[in-house]
Amino acid sequence: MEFLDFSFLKMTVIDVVDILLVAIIIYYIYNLIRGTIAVNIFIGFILIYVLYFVASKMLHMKLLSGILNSFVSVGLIALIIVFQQEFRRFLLSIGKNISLRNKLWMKLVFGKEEVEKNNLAKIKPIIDACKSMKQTRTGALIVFSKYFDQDVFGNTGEFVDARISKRLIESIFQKHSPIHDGAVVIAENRIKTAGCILPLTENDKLPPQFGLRHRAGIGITETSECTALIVSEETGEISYAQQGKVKMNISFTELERLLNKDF
Ligand SMILES: Nc1ncnc2c1ncn2[C@@H]1O[C@H](COP(=O)(O)OP(=O)(O)OP(=O)(O)O)[C@@H](O)[C@H]1O
Repeated sequence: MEFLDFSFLKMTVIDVVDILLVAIIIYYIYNLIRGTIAVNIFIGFILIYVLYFVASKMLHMKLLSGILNSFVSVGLIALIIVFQQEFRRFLLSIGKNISLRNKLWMKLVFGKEEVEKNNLAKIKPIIDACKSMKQTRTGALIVFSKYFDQDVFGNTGEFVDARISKRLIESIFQKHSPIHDGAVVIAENRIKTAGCILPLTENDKLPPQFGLRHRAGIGITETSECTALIVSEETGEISYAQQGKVKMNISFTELERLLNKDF
């Protein structure tokens, strides 16, 4: 009687490549959802899949593998539903890599200096506004997105659609402005909305001094392909969030470098 069947361990080069590719995909997905609650669901699903693999391929346990099989086969649809936002980010990040290549082409065609000069003209009013808001301890939250996604940003706040200017940014965030609460969204090189309510991050490992403004700035970068700049009302410190991670207390030189890269 055969107890254990290790025939599946005979591997070809294709099998090794197959395993490597799956490992890369799992690593990439894990990186994408690290620090969010989704990581527990992902680990749970991987464990059930490993159990199913052992029960059906090694131990040939018909009943258990039958039950696990029905779970694994609907699992993919369940995963797509549970990880809606992460799938969205995954697809967006593929698109972003393609548009990054466009940026490189632009640098090759128009020259690096010309492209950077144009970029600096776009970024300067934002940096100047941040310098002034840091001094006056004016709290601000600015989101940078390549495209204006109506579903994400269009349902709350006021539609502005204005040229980016230092004075406009300062006016929006000054304490007596009716739209100073919430975020300004800059997309397609325009100030699109102000007073926008964003999803808050569920990350429980953030510094305790991070309140709602920081949580909203980090939260939006977890679910959408965008970056966020936060000026703290309490300390005047500038933070920069990207893909759910935050750089705290950055200098204006660093801010310029980050905006030049991402905006
Ligand atoms: N969901 C949200 N989306 C966008 N902005 C929000 C959201 N929730 C709160 N805010 C903004 O954050 C402000 C409150 O900031 P809070 O003091 O809680 O944050 P903080 O991270 O401690 O920042 P600060 O250092 O500026 O105090 C609100 O007045 C509002 O403008």
